[in-house]
Amino acid sequence: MSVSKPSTARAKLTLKRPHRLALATLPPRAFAFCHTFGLTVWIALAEGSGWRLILPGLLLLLWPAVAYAHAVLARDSKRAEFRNLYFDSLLFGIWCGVLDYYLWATLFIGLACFMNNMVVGGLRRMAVSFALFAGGALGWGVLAGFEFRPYVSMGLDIYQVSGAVIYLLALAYVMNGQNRKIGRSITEIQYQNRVFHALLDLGMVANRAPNINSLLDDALRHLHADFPEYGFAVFLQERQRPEVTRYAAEAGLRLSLEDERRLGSRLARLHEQDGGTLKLNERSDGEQLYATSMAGRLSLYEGWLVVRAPRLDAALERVLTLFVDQLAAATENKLLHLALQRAAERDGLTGLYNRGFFESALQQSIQGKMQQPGIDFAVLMMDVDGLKEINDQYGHLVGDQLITTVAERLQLQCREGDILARYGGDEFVILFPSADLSAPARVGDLIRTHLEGQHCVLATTEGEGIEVALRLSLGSASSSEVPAQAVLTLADNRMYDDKTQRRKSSVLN
Ligand SMILES: Nc1nc2c(ncn2[C@@H]2O[C@H](COP(=O)(O)OP(=O)(O)OP(=O)(O)O)[C@@H](O)[C@H]2O)c(=O)[nH]1
Repeated sequence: MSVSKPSTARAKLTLKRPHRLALATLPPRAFAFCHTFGLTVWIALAEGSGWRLILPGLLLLLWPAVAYAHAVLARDSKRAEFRNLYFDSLLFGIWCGVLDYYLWATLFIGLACFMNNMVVGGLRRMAVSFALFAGGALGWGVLAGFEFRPYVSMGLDIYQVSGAVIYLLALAYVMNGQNRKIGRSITEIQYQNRVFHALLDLGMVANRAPNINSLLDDALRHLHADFPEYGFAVFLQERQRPEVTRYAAEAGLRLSLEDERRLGSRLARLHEQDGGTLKLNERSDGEQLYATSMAGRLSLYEGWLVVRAPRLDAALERVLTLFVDQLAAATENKLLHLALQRAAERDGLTGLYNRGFFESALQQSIQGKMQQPGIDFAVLMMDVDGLKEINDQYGHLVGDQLITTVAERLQLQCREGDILARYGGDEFVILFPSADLSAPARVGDLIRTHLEGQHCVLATTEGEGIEVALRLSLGSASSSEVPAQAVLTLADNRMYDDKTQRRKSSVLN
């Protein structure tokens, strides 16, 4: 499909919309000049000056159109309109001179000029307007000779005063329209500010959250705080199995667990739909639920942002799209960050912390002990006995199973705060960051009671199950016994001694 460009001639003819000031002043200006033309005709007829006065008066009728065209064509429409207002003062000043300074006209027209300039530019502009008006009026007198006729007739006075009243009312009407527009603009700006604030909040929350659950919880809490008139929920469902909701959070929706489950399965059925916002259902409180899809924005999940609102207008739809973009980007970044963090900190086979993570945690404990000598730390080292034999006899895959089985069972004996790591091949270590030797002694006892000699079944590559008894050598040390830097070496030596002892006793048995 080809798209034709508008010709240059047509483009030139396209007029831009003038500044709102020019639009607002057009009707009162047209009225004022028409009224003054009427006044001119009245005086011409009353005085018998005929076309001598009326013909130049016709020019007055042209000015509002010329002023409007000036504002439309000018590069800076607002400045052009400001100049028009000055020109109004000059023109009216001259015309009051032409009309021999008829009192009511000079007074009302002058006041209208000063007022208009005062409204748009304050005292300074009013002073300039006054100077132009007076200059025009006096200049005409100097050029054409001063003739004063402050009163014409009662009829003309009534005409002039009525015109002034209509003009003032028209002006008030225009100002009311402008005020309403300003009010609407302020409301819109406040709404945009809230959107901007909410987007900033989402970015900040995303940086701070330690995991996806708290990211979604905090993000929705902030959204609800910024937009208390709406309720929010978010659902992340597995792409391949959308019926599985992996993460869900809500703020201001007051969903029961059952509601959440029902909403989750409703969304799972919608996941084929392309982006955009869908109406879900009406709530008992007369409000409605809408769901905006995160379609294509997450690599592993289908995501939905659900909002409770009285109705969906264009502004809300735009805002929801922005929130969905920001939330999806934050979630995707956090998932990526957590995956990278996990890869850097964890051992690939067992999922425990790796040696690098353990060593940096140990360094922190060593420094902590140096700064606060009263706080100790302890280490328990463990080595699986007989792994080489299993490897040699059944292969490395079976050896791997032994390692993962030991890792799982060790994990069960640890408390929150204990750092269990795979230190090397068949070696494990637990760091107790704020404990003395009693902690490794306690865990050592648990291992001797619950692991030592326990049987586990490992599957060979041929599909057979072999039964293996778990055996571990242990060695522990604490910073209450030796300088902090020597704790790990002491624990290692003790583990080696334990291994030697166990070998000896197994030979004797
Ligand atoms: N299956 C498997 N074996 C490993 C892994 N890492 C190290 N090993 C093996 O573990 C064994 C460790 O050697 P040793 O410390 O002598 O093993 P052991 O037979 O338990 O001997 P003791 O510790 O002295 O009782 C070696 O055979 C390594 O090849 C691993 O990730 N998987």
